[in-house]
Amino acid sequence: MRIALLGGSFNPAHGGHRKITRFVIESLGLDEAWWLVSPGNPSKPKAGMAPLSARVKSAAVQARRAPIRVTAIEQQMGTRYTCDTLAALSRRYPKHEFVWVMGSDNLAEFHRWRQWRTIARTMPIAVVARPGYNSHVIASPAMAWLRRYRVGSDFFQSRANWSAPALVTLRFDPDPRSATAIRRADPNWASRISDSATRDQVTHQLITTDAPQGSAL
Ligand SMILES: Nc1ncnc2c1ncn2[C@@H]1O[C@H](COP(=O)(O)OP(=O)(O)OP(=O)(O)O)[C@@H](O)[C@H]1O
Ligand SMILES: O=C(O)c1ccc[n+]([C@@H]2O[C@H](COP(=O)([O-])O)[C@@H](O)[C@H]2O)c1
Repeated sequence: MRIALLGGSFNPAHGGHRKITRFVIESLGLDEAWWLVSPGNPSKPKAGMAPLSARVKSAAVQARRAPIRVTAIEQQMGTRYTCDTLAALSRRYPKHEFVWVMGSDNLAEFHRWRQWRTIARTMPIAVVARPGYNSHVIASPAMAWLRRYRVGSDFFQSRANWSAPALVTLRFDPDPRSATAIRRADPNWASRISDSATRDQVTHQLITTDAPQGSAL
C-alpha cells in the first residue's frame, strides 16, 4: 500500500483538506490517505482548540466517499511530535510506503519542528502550494537543505524509487480555504457537530481512533 499521511489540527476539517488529499493521491498514484488528527500540535496554543472528538468528526464528514481514513492514532500511540509519530508508524507498518504531506505554510516553518531532518530521512515529503506562502517557502531554511532532494511526481510510481529524503512540490489550482477563516465565520462549529454527529451513525462508523483496520494491514 502507498499511503499519504496528512497530519493536522483539523480545527475544523474543511474542503481544502479533502481537495489537496485527493489531488496528492491522484498525482502520486497512491492507494489512499490517512488523516492524523492531532491531539494537540505542540506548537499551537491550546486556547481555541476544539476537543479532539469534534475535530475527528469534522474530518470524518470531509472524508466521506473518498479514499481517506480518519485517525486519532497519535492519541492512541501517545505521540505528539511528528518525528515520533512517523517513526512509530514506520515500525508498525513496515510493508507500507508512506509519504508525509503538508501545505506550503507548514514547510515555511518546518525548520522549527523537532528533528525535522530526521523526519525528512524517514519518508518522502510532498508539499502542496498554498496561496500566500510560496515566497516564504523558497526562502525557508528547511528548503535550503531539502532543495537537493527534489524529485518529480514520477519518483513515486516505482517501488524501487521509494526512499528518503525526497521532496516533491505539487501545484494545482490553489485552494484558499482555511480553518482559521471557518472559525471566524462560525465560532460554534464544534458544539453543533458534536450534537449532530452523535445522531449520525454513518459518520460515527467512519471514525477510526486506532490504527486503520482491514485490508490496509
Ligand atoms: N487550502 C489548503 N491548501 C494547502 N494545504 C492546506 C490547505 N488547508 C490546509 N492545508 C494543510 O493541511 C494540513 C493540516 O492543516 P490544518 O488542520 O492546520 O488546517 P488549516 O486550515 O491550516 O488550519 P488553521 O487555519 O487553523 O491554521 C497542513 O499541512 C496545512 O498546510
Ligand atoms: O513535530 C513538530 O515539532 C511539529 C510542529 C508543528 C506541527 N507539527 C505537525 O504538523 C501537522 C500540521 O499541524 P497544524 O496544527 O498546522 O494542522 C500536525 O500533524 C502537527 O502535529 C509538528
